[in-house]
Amino acid sequence: MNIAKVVVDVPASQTNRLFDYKVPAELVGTIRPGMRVIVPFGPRKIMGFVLLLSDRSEFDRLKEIIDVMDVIPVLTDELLKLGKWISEKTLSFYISAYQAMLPQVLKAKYKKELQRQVDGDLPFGLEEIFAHRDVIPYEEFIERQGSIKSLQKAIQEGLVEVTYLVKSRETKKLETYIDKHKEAIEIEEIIADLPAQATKQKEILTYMAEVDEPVRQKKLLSLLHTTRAALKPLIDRGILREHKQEVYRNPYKEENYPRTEALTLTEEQAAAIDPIFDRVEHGRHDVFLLHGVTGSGKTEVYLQSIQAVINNGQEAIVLVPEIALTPQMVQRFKGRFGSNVAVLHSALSAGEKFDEWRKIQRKEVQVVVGARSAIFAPFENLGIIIIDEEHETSYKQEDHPRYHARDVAIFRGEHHACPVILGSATPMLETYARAEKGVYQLLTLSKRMNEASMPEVELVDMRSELHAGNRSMFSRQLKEAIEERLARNEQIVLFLNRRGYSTFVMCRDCGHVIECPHCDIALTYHRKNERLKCHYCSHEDKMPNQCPACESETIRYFGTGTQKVEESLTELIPQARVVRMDVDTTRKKGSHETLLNKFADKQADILLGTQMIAKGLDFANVTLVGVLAADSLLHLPDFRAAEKTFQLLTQVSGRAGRHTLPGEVVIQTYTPEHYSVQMASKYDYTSFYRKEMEMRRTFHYPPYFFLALITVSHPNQAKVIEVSKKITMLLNNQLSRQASILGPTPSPLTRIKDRYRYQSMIKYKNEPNLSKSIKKIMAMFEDETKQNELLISVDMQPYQLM
Ligand SMILES: Nc1ncnc2c1ncn2[C@@H]1O[C@H](COP(=O)(O)OP(=O)(O)OP(=O)(O)O)[C@@H](O)[C@H]1O
Ligand SMILES: [Zn+2]
Ligand SMILES: [Zn+2]
Repeated sequence: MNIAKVVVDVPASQTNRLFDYKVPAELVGTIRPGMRVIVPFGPRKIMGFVLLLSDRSEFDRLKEIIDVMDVIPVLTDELLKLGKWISEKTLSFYISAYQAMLPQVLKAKYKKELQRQVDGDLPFGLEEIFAHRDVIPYEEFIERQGSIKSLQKAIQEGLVEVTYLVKSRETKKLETYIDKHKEAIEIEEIIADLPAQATKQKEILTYMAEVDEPVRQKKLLSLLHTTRAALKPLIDRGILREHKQEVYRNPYKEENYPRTEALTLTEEQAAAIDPIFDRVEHGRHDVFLLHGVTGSGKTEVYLQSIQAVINNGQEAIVLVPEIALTPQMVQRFKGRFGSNVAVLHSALSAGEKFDEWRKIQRKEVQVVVGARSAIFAPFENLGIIIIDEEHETSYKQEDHPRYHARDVAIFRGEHHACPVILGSATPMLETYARAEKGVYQLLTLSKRMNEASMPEVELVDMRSELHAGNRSMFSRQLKEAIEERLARNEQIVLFLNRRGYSTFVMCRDCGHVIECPHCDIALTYHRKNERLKCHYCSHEDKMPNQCPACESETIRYFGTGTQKVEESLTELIPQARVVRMDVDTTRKKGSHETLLNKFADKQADILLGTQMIAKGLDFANVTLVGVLAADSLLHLPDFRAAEKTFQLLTQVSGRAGRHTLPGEVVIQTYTPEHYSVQMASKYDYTSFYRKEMEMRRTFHYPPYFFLALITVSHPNQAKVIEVSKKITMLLNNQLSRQASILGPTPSPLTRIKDRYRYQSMIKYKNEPNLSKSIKKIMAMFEDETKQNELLISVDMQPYQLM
């Protein structure tokens, strides 16, 4: 087995295959599939993943692997298979799929260096840059504006050589530990001999004489209230010794999570968990949809299912949407399973993520709770996979590889013969349809804990508020309801949908809206530094004093940001204490937690926020939920707009009255008659499902049809149109008559970063050759996409239609 088949770190279609390399004699037996290796590739050295070992190759002159980067494989056999499957399903490169499965720090870092090949001075001003060093980074040469011509000459003459380095970014955190270097008895003699005034040294030695294990220096010093100065002489004299030892960067200190015990399940919970227990016990794969209203105790079902898996000696993956991975959520898992849990969260530093990942790789934990990419946790004995809030679109990666975590979960569930649980109060239409057809098993929790009823919802028509002369963003009903709660010392959650409600700047005279000069979108006003920013590119501008179109001075910012809501709220109800939670107030690490704690400790009456407060929160004292503008999502150019609105309204409403106090919800809207607003206000998922299914059937959308979205972009609009048309024509020739292609039309966001964007949407029922056809078409444009600025992107399961 001295031939390795390697996927190399060059994401391009010509290199999207296996390359054969010879395993050098000294590495035979060391190199295994799933390891990262360094291989020569053209003039460079690059990283690659070993997929297979073999005895033979079709080629006879093979290059040798230069080095191996791992001691144990970073990808298991299962993950190697999975990566292949993902790249085929999503039409992405193998290398992108494998890299998506690993922590960022395991991506290779490339460095180019210049190496002196002669003893004497270098000519042509090169020596000035080298400054008598043997090796310098190539960037330094560029930074100091060295002459490329003279460098080329020096290389030709053999004076300098270019070398490429491949490095891993991984770092390990080391801490100093102190240990005895002499027997305890000897140390006691030394203590007796120490002069009387060396009290600190005596204390240190007395302490060390009594412990059996090395002690962390930091801990030792703080325990004895002393400094390194007292310790150092003892090390110098050889009585104690120090060494560096690897420690995990642990962002979640176990002692902060009080332990919880399993609750006695309600009848409904018990009925739902039984079939799960059965699959765990018999090692059988099945996909369950756990459809449970908000506050019905889905999390407890997850926790007890996981306990059964742990008892079975197996492992569990729990996915939570990024935005719902709140301290409260982590608390629930750490509280039940303590240090047996790894948490993968985007707010962790790259190093912390790597450490959590290694706990999984080394089988030091049996449970991982994390956002989308945690689905790739390198467990080898999976007993269950749980996806909470399965309807969330953040489970779809919007970048290569465009995979959906649900598909990956089912792949892994089949491989490990274990159950997959999809949980939600508002399942995605596609998921519920599969449960209806019996592809998934439906489990239902129809009641809240303690039979508490769902909070009463009141719809307020904002148009009539306006007619009644109320121009504020708070209706009279909502204002009154807030004041009532304040008087009773109860708490309030106010929700503002961020999307579509950023603050834009408009001229009151002529209606001119200030847009980004590079993108097709209004700039957002940031009050803090009086600047306008683009959310797509990084364009920034000062807030103008005059309208650029008509020079009128009545230019103002419009729309409703959370900041503005907070201001008018304190104006309207000055006694209210408000905690605002949005991207701006939660940027700092730990601020999320601080704000929520403040609310939990009742140091505030109102929690005002965006999407990030819509789910997962469980506060007993919250009795009122207000939704400021229900329809902001409704008018997005997206066939899922009604579904997303229904889901969001249901989730937000679910934050009220979760415990003993009854809850109330006030939803402000400009379209109270819309079916998704109507049915959300009655918590009527089934009617919504039926109605929405009808719409989808009529308009040929999922789950009746599959979609694929092709987006073409280029700085030149004519070019984009030409290419889009050609692609559409080529596709039309290859698809069956059942399929249809919409477009090409300008994308809803027609220009981003100075690039025009057009899209074609394919709707189809059964096109076994679709992937192949698209690949073929992409290949036809390959030269142009490489040389030119043409970009063609394909999404085989689009969720973002912008
Ligand atoms: N069997 C039980 N006995 C007593 N209390 C329970 C039980 N199961 C769950 N609870 C409590 O009920 C509350 C709501 O449960 P949980 O948060 O798990 O609901 P959920 O279905 O996950 O809700 P959501 O979808 O809104 O997040 C929690 O405070 C939880 O501790
Ligand atoms: Zn104007
Ligand atoms: Zn822009």
